[in-house]
Amino acid sequence: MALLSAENLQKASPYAFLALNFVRANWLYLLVGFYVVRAIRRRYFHPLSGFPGPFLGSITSWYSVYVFFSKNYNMHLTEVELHKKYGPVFRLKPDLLLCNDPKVLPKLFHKNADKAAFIDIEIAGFGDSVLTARSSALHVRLKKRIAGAYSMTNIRRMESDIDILVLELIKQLDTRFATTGKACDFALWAQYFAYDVVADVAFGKPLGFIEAGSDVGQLVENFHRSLPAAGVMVRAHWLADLLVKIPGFTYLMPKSGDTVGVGALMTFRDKLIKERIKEGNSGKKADLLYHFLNAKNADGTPMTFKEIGDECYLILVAGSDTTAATIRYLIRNLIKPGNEAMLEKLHAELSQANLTRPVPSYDELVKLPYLGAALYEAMRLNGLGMFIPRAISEPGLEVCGKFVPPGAGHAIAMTPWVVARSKEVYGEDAEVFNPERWLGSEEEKRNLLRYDFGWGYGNRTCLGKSIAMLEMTKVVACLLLGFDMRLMKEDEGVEYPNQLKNLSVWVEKGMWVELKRKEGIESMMFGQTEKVKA
Ligand code: HEM
Repeated sequence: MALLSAENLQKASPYAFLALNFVRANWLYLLVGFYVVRAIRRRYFHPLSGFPGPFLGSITSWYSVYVFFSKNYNMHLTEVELHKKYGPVFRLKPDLLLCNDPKVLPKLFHKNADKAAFIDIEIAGFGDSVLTARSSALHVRLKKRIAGAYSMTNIRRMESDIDILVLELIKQLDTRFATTGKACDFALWAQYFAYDVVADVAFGKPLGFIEAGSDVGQLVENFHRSLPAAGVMVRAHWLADLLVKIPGFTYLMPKSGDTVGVGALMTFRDKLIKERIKEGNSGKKADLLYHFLNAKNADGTPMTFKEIGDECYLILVAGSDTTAATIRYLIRNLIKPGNEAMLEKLHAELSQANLTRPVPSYDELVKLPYLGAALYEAMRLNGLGMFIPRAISEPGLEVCGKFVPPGAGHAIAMTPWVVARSKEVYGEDAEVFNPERWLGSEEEKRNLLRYDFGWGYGNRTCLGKSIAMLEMTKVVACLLLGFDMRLMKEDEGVEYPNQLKNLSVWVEKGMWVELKRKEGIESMMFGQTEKVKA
């Protein structure tokens, strides 16, 4: 068929010809006009237009991208400033409200709350998992088949494997730092530990980070490098949706088989899953992969290779940096000048408890009130510095005295790090690390837990909580039993300065610590796991 020339078009349809010419001559004005009209509609005629907020936030999603990068990747600090200016609930994006009032948690994170479009970006290269599934109904289905794997009963079966990694960490810190007097970047070692534990619990094999004292294969570095791009895509979801539709673009997306970027993590994951399928599951320890390979859907069908891969990938990214950051935060606050009394209380509690050595059992440690309180406090103050928005379902929601109608596409988000600083719930010292607040009456503790957001809220709270609590409790107790730790200052000739970034997970390096051996550390030096009472 011959192409329609301008002359033919003019003859066939004079109006279409005129319209085409008009567009050609005025495309720039039309484009600007489109954006102006859209901005006016979003600003003044959107269901969320009654809420305050920065002007740019009300007209474009790029404003939330700006917030993500602000203060050199410390978006949580900008959010706090915005709350000070606009109140407990404000419009961060045309279709997104950000709220810091803990009282809203039970209402927003109700049983049937769906997630809004956010972390379910196809461009990240993984599909529906318990974390990314948007609909609550789908989440229930996905969770049912794997929840048993995460139960405390199952995780306890892996306690002695975690003990081995705790001992390996103590041994490495002792030989590399305590006996040489070199400064230790504890931020990195907490990361090596958390990644090794999560890989061991998931696949039955640690990554070997602690033993090597490095990020072997730069798996973590690669993952962290991908986070700024992911931060943009989740906030400009439309862009992620658009890019995947461009023919050939999928070639650039991370995928198993890659040797760089997040894809390298997927390659590593698939290698381990394939190895397990080849070796067979029987006789293996009850790691998460073991359970995923045995898991069944409601109709009796097993999980597909892709579904298992998606759940395993999620574990690697959700269970490592989160735990490392909490361990760092807790140790930092315990050894910080000014907090000596806290450390003394904890030392006294540990030394009077007649604990099993070399690694005390979890049963023994959970009975120690001050250790438990310190962990709760670290979880409170160092929760995620990012949000995962929830959609507004029927019949809508009242938030801080204003009605949010149910609706297509708009959502409310709450950031755990920001919510935890509520003076209304935690008092005037909400921002201060104070384990004592968890040691009040049962009722006081219940009140604090009512708005506890560190593990998420409602039906979709963290499935890895038992794993994280077990490893964090053990490693913190053993570090305190094994070493005197001192936070070093930057003018003490450390190799590089401290750097803490909120890339959706906390990424830190340069937490310089001086380690000195403590009496009794010898029992932890041989990597033995038989329990001997001290
Ligand atoms: C201190 C460490 C951790 C923190 C602070 C943390 C925090 C969270 C939070 C806030 C959520 C809820 C996200 C949402 O609203 O959808 C979540 C979900 C989840 N986390 Fe964790 N997490 C930690 C450790 C772990 C570990 C060790 C694992 C696995 C080994 C894990 C696996 C998961 C999974 C599978 C979900 C999705 C649960 C669901 O939607 O049913 N997390 N986590």
